[in-house]
Amino acid sequence: MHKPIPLSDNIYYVGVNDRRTALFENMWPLHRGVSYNSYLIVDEKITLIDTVEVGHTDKWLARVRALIGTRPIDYLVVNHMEPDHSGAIHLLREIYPNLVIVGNKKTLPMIDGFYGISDKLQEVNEGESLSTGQHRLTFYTVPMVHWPESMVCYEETTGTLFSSDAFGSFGSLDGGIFDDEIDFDHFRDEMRRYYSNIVGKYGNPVQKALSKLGSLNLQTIAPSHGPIYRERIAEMLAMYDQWSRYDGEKGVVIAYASMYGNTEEMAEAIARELAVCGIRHVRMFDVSKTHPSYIISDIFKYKGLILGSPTYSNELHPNMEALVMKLQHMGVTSHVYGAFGSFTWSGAAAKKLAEAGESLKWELVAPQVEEKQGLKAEKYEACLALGRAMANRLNEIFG
Ligand SMILES: Cc1cc2nc3c(=O)[nH]c(=O)nc-3n(C[C@H](O)[C@H](O)[C@H](O)COP(=O)(O)O)c2cc1C
Repeated sequence: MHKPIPLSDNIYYVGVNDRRTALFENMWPLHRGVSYNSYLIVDEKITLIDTVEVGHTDKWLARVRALIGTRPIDYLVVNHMEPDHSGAIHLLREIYPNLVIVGNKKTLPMIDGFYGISDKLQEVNEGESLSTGQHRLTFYTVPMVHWPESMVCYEETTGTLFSSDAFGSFGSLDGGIFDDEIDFDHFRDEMRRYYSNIVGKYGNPVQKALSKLGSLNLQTIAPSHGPIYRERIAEMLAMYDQWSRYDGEKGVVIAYASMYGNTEEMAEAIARELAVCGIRHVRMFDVSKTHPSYIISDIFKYKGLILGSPTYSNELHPNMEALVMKLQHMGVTSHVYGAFGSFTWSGAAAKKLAEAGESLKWELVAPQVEEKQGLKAEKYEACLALGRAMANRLNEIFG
């Protein structure tokens, strides 16, 4: 019943869409769903590359069986052990008892640890190959893109890189599977939100992976989530290079917390002055309204960042504190920065925000601005000066 979706001769897409789960990793909103990609090589040896989230096993296996009928699966390659890809391993082994599971030396103990499977495991080392008949898979470890055991494999006769979480995206595949079948602009933001929040902490490992894989003749990139790329490969590599160097574009994210509007008034003044000074990309977020994953995604996109918070029990507003801690944990670098805040009896927030930027070695463009109670002329002018200083610095950098 399922019409095959070939990547090339005898290599098929057998992934599934999930439009029901609200939160990926029980944390990241999936307003446009997600796909769990899996691939099948129908050769002398039948080989699956990754499974899917366990709740989707039935529809996934239906796609597999439509291609191979009652033939058994010989190999399962496990590129990544996160349960959205490994979740159906134990069921697959029950259905195909002679299945050989292929992974690297860090993967195999995890398979035992998660699923109690310790037999018919085949270890592959860096650069080793596995022949399936007409096709040959070569394995490359990419530690911390996104877990320590993360691995990719490259099928050399077709130039296909099964890239695991690398180059993945949120968003279900709504008919179109390949980049030339979709409106890619619809995916670009979700791809960056996926990268920045899921892999963004690991800029250095991503750089190492890019230099390792850069010499391969890449015809197709087949990730574990989102579209498969065959037209936009150079663009994908360039985007990953830029993001993993935390190298933002000309533009400013203003993220603020505000309970009663005083801090927000300061944000409005800063934003207006940025626009007056020629900054066309200004993205404002109320951190109590917008999930941090969207804010972090835009922080990866733009070079300028301005954070504002009221003082709350001598600390930052809790939602701003959560965002700042996340940025610190991720070690997001290379931003030009400003800070502001509001208080009533004893201010602390603006100074804490300035210190947070310092801890991440962000370049402070102007002293932090902090107002006591309602915004008045002097601090209003200081907000404009902060906006101007940010715009001037970005104009210097980008022209
Ligand atoms: C729960 C709570 C805790 C606060 N804690 C402090 C504080 O520790 N120090 C202070 O000076 N002001 C404190 N304030 C006052 C706010 O910082 C101040 O009113 C500020 O202008 C609020 O900014 P907003 O209008 O953007 O919410 C607190 C206010 C609330 C509601």
